[in-house]
Amino acid sequence: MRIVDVCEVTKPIASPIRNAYIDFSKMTASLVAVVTDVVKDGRRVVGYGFNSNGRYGQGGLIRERFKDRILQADPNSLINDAGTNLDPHKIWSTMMMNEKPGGHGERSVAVGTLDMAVWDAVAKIEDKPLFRHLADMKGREANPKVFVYAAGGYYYPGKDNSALRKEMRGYLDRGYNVVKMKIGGASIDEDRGRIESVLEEIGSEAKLAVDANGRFDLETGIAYAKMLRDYPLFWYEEIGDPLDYALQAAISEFYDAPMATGENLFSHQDARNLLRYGGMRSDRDFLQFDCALSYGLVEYLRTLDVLRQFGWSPSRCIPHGGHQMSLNIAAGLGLGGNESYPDLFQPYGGFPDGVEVIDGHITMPELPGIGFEGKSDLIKVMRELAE
Ligand SMILES: O=C([O-])CC(=O)C(=O)O
Ligand SMILES: [Mg+2]
Repeated sequence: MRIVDVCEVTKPIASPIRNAYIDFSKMTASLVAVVTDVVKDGRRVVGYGFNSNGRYGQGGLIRERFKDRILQADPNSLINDAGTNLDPHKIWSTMMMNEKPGGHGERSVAVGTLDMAVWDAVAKIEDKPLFRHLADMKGREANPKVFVYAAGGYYYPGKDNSALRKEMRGYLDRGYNVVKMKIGGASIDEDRGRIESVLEEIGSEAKLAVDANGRFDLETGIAYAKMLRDYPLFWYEEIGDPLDYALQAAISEFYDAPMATGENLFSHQDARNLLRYGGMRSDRDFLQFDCALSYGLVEYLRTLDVLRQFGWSPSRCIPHGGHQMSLNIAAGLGLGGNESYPDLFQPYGGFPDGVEVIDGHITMPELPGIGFEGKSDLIKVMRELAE
């Protein structure tokens, strides 16, 4: 059993939206395929992966460093002891050979993207949905029903509050009961008006989360905390610079209700520092580490170990990114749910065809691997890369 090829193509996922920090007018993502020599049901097993939105495609790093490390390794060093499957942990160590610690930059995105494809291949070789494989691996019961919330509410040229309300109404109509909008890209008074109009629209049918995308300094973060305290929000997200743990801790003195952060922390060491120094509260706050940006599931398993050491339940994790990989981790390892972007980042985000959101939850279909084969627009572009 061996990996015979690793392919990458960088695809546009551009849109005219803007958060408080970046616009998405030039956003791209890497799509990768890990091609094996295993044949199942007359078809070669190919694992697929892609990186989450918000960081750009990683074609340079994948093609110049990580691909060759996998292809040049002794194939026997990449499989499990029984010789029955690829070993994601060994492949991860091979990719990370001769990489210094710390300063994660964006190599974590490149490795996370390839790691997704490796796990897809592993679960296909096992002939199981990845979430079932993960639950079996950890000796736990999978729960195919996963909480999902609708992320959107971006700043968009010409978008007024009535368009924002209409967008949120659309999410409710599609079965969501938690929605998220951006803040921090307008004045605090304007943002208050946007929040009030969304709350008026959703009433008691749903809850609202707000996301500042790391825009605020301490003073602004506190000013917003005081404003947001007037409303019953689901969470206040990514207030300041992702690595400014003291800022995060200081805000907790001004904001009792739930906060969320972590989408821009890319390693278990950074996650540990957040729990050590960020003043996050394990009874109410949420952690949003996204494996597709942060060295993949092999690293995410280490992050979950760190959480356990610090007394956090995996159910406090609701990852960023809206991809099926995190849906599988949620269903298999007991995370609290997953983000979704109903109208954005297609065909990469979202659910397999026919999966509906009912009362804010989806039910995972029983598809081998991550489940990409069940999403027709996505598997089409994947098979164009390799099959
Ligand atoms: O706008 C973005 O970069 C995405 C984001 O923060 C989120 O989904 O939480
Ligand atoms: Mg965010």
